[in-house]
Amino acid sequence: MGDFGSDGSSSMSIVMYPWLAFGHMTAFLHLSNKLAEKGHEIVFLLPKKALDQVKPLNLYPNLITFHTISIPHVKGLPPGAETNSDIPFFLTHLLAVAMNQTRPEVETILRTNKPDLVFYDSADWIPEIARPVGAKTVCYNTVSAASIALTLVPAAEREIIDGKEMSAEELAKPPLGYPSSKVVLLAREAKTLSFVWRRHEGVGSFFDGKVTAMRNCDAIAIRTCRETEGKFCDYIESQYNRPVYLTGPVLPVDEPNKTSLEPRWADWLAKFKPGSVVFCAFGSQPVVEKIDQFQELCLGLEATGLPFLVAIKPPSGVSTVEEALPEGFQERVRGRGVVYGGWVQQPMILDHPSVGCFVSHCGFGSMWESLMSDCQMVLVPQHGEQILNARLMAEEMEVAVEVEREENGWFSRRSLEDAVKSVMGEGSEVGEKVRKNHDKWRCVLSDSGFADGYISKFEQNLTDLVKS
Ligand SMILES: O=c1ccn([C@@H]2O[C@H](COP(=O)(O)OP(=O)(O)O[C@H]3OC[C@@H](O)[C@H](O)[C@H]3O)[C@@H](O)[C@H]2O)c(=O)[nH]1
Ligand SMILES: [O-]c1cc(O)cc2[o+]c(-c3ccc(O)cc3)c(O[C@@H]3O[C@H](CO)[C@@H](O)[C@H](O)[C@H]3O)cc12
Repeated sequence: MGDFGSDGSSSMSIVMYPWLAFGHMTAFLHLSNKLAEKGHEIVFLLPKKALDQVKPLNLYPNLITFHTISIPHVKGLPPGAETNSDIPFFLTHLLAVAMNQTRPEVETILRTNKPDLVFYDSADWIPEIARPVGAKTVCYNTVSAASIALTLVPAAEREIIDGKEMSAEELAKPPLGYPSSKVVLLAREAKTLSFVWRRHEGVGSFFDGKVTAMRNCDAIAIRTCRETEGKFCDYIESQYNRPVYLTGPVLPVDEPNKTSLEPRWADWLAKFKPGSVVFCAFGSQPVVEKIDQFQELCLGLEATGLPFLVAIKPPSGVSTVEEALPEGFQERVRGRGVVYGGWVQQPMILDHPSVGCFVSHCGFGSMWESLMSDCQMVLVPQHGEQILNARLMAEEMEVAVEVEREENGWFSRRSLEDAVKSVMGEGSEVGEKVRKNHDKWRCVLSDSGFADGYISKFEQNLTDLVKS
């Protein structure tokens, strides 16, 4: 590589400051590992509380240094809240206020480190403090290009009248030129998008923040690939008139000395036949907020008759998953079903030979992990972005089955049972179709040169950007 680093060296010095959500921090760290593998140095900013969980993912401790940031208390947030896991979804804007208040600390770090590049996604003020120290900025998006294209481009701007909430139909309307008729939302689903344009004191709207973040950076990066989302990436590029770099899926590779699956899950899973267990996980945030939906989920899995392991946060109003379980549930499923409220090693569980089906909320990280696994996939998306990821998987790629919902947007135990049986049942036509399509995509995505090709091209893009 050329001679371009601020200190004349050929390795780049990079600071990363992701949104205070585990889905984002882990995605930024996986990318840091790829860049460290190529010899670049990374200072990774994160809240103190996240350190223990994120640290084990660091494969290059000599090149990736964690720097903890103090997240101030903001009125309205629970005491000690530092990440999205500590708060319900509707308080997210207050976490954004807290993140904004870390600006002086981050500014000092940039002045001291003088990096070549700063990566961020949410903190839209990064370009203002990075430019004076000579750093180039990359707005790295860890969500699907489709979800950005549908709501977070200049053409998706909405006129908000007197703070009035928009109707579901208005919310569902794709922006002019949006490139898909399949990856869209029904009116009732679009209600979950109302947070995008809602204004909050001190931070404006989510839309304003994201559009500012993408308008002011030197380059936009997205954790996706052309094969799955090319048309959405082109649309984003045309909307922002900024280069869009793709990193590919950036999944952690199997390291020879990686930690193994916790014995309690390894031992439990080993009791079942290959491919027979249903694993269900809903990401790092509490997503199933209503206790009744939480119970339908448990009852639906019970009704499949298959062994199952659920990793999920408790719904609103209770502090443990045990309190939310349906009456008599634990006794009925003892020996074949577990609902666990803590953190599990999801990629390793998906890799376990006994696991044959993944019931997922379709967060973008989980979507990539499930595509790379050989599990059958059932999708139970909860929010706008996850619903769009689910459409991409079920309608465009046809690799998964999305659970059917009633008019009020709820799913029933029956629809979950049906969806799982449709992919797990022997001789099921739908099951065969999605398995075949999934196999094809897994072959493409896991080809040895595929991910590496994306990362090499991405590194070249960054090199050119720093030199420019
Ligand atoms: O118990 C757990 C839960 C989650 N995880 C990991 O945490 C990550 C969760 O990320 P997901 O993107 O799937 O889901 P989250 O809901 O946490 O993320 C959220 O922010 C990032 C966006 O890309 C997601 O679409 C959004 O839902 C996955 O890599 C998953 O393997 C665990 O390893 N164990
Ligand atoms: O729900 C969403 C619907 C949609 O069309 C787009 C997004 O985009 C993002 C996003 C996040 C980060 C980026 O760099 C770009 C876009 C969404 O992010 C999620 O937002 C939640 C609310 O703020 C937050 O809690 C969660 O951690 C984010 O992953 C959501 C949508």
